[in-house]
Amino acid sequence: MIKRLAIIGVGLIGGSLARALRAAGAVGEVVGCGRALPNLEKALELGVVDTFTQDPAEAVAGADMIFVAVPLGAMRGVFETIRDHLHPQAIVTDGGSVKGSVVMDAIGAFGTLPPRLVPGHPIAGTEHSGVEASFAELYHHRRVILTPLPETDPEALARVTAMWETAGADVTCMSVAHHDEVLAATSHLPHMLAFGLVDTLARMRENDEIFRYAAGGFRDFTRIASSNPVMWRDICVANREALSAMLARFGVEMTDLAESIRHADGERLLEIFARAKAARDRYLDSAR
Ligand SMILES: NC(=O)C1=CN([C@@H]2O[C@H](COP(=O)(O)OP(=O)(O)OC[C@H]3O[C@@H](n4cnc5c(N)ncnc54)[C@H](O)[C@@H]3O)[C@@H](O)[C@H]2O)C=CC1
Ligand SMILES: O=C(O)C(=O)Cc1ccc(O)cc1
Repeated sequence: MIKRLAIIGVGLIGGSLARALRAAGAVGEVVGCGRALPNLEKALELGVVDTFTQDPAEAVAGADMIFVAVPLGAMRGVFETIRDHLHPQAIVTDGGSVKGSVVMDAIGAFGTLPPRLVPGHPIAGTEHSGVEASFAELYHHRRVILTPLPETDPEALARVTAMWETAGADVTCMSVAHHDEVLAATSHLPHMLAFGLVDTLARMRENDEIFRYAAGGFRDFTRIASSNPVMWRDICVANREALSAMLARFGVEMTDLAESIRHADGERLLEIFARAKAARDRYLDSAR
C-alpha cells in the first residue's frame, strides 16, 4: 500500500499508473505534478489525482513513492528540483524509455546513485499523449523492465515490483545496457522506420495522391508515426549509441533487400520474407 504517491508528469504513462493503483485500492493519496496547468486540471477533473502542484519539490514532500514520467530531456531537471525535498525513506522510480540516460541524470543531480531510486520502463503505451489518453488497464499483462544497480536497495526494488504487479504488469529485471540495446532494436528502430517512411512520403510531390491510395498495411505500419515528437527526439538523443548501431545494421539489410529486388532475385526475396513471416508468427504465438 502506498500512502502518498507523487506523479511527476501526469500524462499517458503517469496517469495510467495512478488510475491502475487507484482502481486496485492500493494508494491513499495521489499528488500530480506537471508544467501544463490545463493537463493538471483535467487530471483532477478525471479523478486521476487528488491534488496537484506545478512544483516538483512540493509534490514529493511527504510522498513515500515518487513516479517520474516526464520526457527524458526533463528527467535531470526534475531530479535536481526534488533532491533536497525527499523523505529519507521515499522511493523514486521512473518510466523513461531509455535507462542509461536516466541513471546518468540521477548521478548528475544527486552526486551519486540514490539507493532508493529504481529505474524502470513499462513496455506499454500508445501513440497518444496527455492525461486524457491514460487508462487503468494500460499495464495489464504488459511487461515492465526494472534495471536495478548494485547499489539499489532490495526493499525499494521489491516495493516498486509490487507496485507494478498491482497495476497488472509482469516485472522483469535486466541491466541498464542490455535494456537500452534491446529497446533500440524492438521499439526505437521501428519508430524511426515509421517516422522516416511517413516523412519521406509526405515530402513527395504527389503525396496527396499517395496517401489517398494507402491501404491497411500502411495504416498498421505507420500508427506509431503519430507519437509525440518531443518524446521521440529525447529517446533518440538519450539512446543514440545503441539506436545508431541498429540503424546502421538495418541499413545494410535494406541495401541487401534492394539489391535482391534490382536483380529480380526471387529466391533470395522468398528466403527473406519466409524467414520474417516465421519469426513474426512465432512472436504472435508467444505473445498470446
Ligand atoms: N508514450 C508511451 O507509449 C510511453 C512512454 N514512456 C516514457 O514515459 C515518459 C512519459 O511519456 P508519456 O506519458 O507518453 O508523455 P505525456 O506527454 O503523455 O506526459 C508527460 C507529462 O510530463 C509533463 N512534463 C514535461 N516536462 C515536465 C517537467 N519538466 N516537469 C514536470 N512535468 C513535465 C508534461 O506536461 C506531460 O503532462 C517518457 O519518458 C517516455 O519516454 C514509456 C513507455 C511508453
Ligand atoms: O504505441 C506503441 O505501440 C508503442 O510502442 C508505445 C511505446 C512507446 C515507447 C516505449 O518506451 C514503450 C512503448
